[in-house]
Amino acid sequence: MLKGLVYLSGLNRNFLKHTWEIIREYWCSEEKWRAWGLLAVIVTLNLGHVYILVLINQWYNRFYNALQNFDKDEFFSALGEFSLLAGIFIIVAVYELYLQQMLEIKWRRWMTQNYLSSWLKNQTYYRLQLIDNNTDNPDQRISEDLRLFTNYTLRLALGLLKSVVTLGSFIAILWQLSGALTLPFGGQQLTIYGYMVWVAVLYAIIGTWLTHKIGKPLVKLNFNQQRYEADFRFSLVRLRENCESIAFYGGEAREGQSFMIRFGHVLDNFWKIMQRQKQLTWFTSGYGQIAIIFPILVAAPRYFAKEIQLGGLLQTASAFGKVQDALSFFVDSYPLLAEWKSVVDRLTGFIGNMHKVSEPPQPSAVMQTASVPVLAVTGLNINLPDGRRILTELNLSLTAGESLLVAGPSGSGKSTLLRTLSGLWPYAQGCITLPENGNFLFLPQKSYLPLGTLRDTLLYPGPKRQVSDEEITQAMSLCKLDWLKNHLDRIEDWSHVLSLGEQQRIAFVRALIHKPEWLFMDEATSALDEPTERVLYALLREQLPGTAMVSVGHRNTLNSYHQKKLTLDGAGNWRLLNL
Ligand SMILES: Nc1ncnc2c1ncn2[C@@H]1O[C@H](COP(=O)(O)OP(=O)(O)OP(=O)(O)O)[C@@H](O)[C@H]1O
Repeated sequence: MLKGLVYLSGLNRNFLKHTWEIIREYWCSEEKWRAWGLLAVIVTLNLGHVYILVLINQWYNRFYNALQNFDKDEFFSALGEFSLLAGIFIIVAVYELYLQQMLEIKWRRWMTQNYLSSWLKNQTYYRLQLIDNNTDNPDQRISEDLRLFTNYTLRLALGLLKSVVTLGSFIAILWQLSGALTLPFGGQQLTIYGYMVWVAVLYAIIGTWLTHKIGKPLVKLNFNQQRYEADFRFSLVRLRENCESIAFYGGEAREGQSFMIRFGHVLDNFWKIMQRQKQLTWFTSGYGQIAIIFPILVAAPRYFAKEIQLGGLLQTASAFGKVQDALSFFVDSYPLLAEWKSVVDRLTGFIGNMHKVSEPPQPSAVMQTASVPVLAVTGLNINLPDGRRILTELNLSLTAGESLLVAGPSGSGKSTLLRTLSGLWPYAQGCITLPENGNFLFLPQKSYLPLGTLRDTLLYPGPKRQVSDEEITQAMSLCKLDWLKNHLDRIEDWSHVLSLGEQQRIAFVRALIHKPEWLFMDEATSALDEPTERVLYALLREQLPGTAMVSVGHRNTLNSYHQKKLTLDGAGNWRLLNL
């Protein structure tokens, strides 16, 4: 225990507070009774486990004394007792692990659902990468760290419980068995009661202290290792996602270099972990080996003094081993504790960042709704994250069926204006009024095409109403995608199969199916030829006459499909004209 306390003093209060906050969520949730019930069963099995160990320890005395006394009947009777104890022990051990894993997976499932919903809520996944670059790899936090957290927490907590109970039980046994040791000290006789207990405690404290000293750097190293591994994996995924562009550029050498730099970080850090782990293993394995013989050596004087029999010696050695095992809990689980701390630190950082970005920076644009079908912007200022102003005091309004073209040089803030209107961009002040219960659709320049069937892709993110295949294929024909009409059930990575222009036409199919009242398009026809662009805009006007449209685009040909034009200059100035 002392070892544990020495170690825990190194973990500051803030850390324990954060850990408790993460743990509390589940254990105070709607699933709490089931969780506590399962935990109670596991704890009972844990205690039963220790109790059987105590019985086996007593059995040692009986069995080895029978051997020493050549008592055959007692020998066979002890064997029978052992079979019974071993049988119960096996059942307890199996269910202890099985139920612990059951609790672990239930806890992980709950946490994963919870974290996923926080990550997806209020576009946190988007804002995290926008506002906070320190949140590396949220995917790893959710998939890997939650698994490790639940696993390590249960292993450490239940291990601690078992160690404490084992310690209490076997200290009592060891105290009874070890008797008093009398040593000559300064011409007098010094009597130490329960000396084996003191030796075991001392042995374990020295072990813990040294392990703590040697193993401390592993916390940081393990933390970095996870990060470097994830960075490396992420760079490989990026190549897969952008394989065509990279192949066109012939960027293999550059990509190879970048992979090797990232993998170099993995390697360097792993070497450091290996070195440190080696030092730790030198110590812990030596410590473990000495522990086998050490208690027999310590108890030997009493055996040779004929104060105890062979059974007593082996029972003592076994009890010493158990006390030492329990005290060595932190020695053995030091790497686990170190990794657990890294996991908690990463999760705490992730939760903190999610919390930070869920609140938009102050002051920010006020989004409000109106019962009339009008989109109104008053006094809207838009900034970049570094504070640079890209749009000053914008005022405009748009009613149902109207259309607005947003133009301006590249980088002048056209897309950022659309992001602000959709509530994605937090660095804005002013007032944006949107129609209440308005049916909005935003079409980005590069449409997102999820993995799955073509039908799923066309209906993404999911139909708000029942859509028949006939309606889908009709919209496809209108958007000149006839050749795909027979492939609605085909599963593909469509973003790699379809050309950019086809992907943009897919977005128009979505618009025709969703029939939005408010349609925002960010260079949604940039990859199309002008005649096709004309056909698609004419189609929108014909099929969706009541829909208000805001388009971002560079081409002058777009003028004729819109009634108003907003031109931005990137320095904050703007001009609104009727076309
Ligand atoms: N996540 C971001 N973090 C920092 N700056 C950003 C971010 N997104 C955009 N910007 C900056 O905001 C400015 C406006 O970008 P925006 O994409 O709105 O321009 P745009 O007018 O749509 O350009 P283009 O015509 O080239 O698409 C640019 O200077 C860009 O670098």
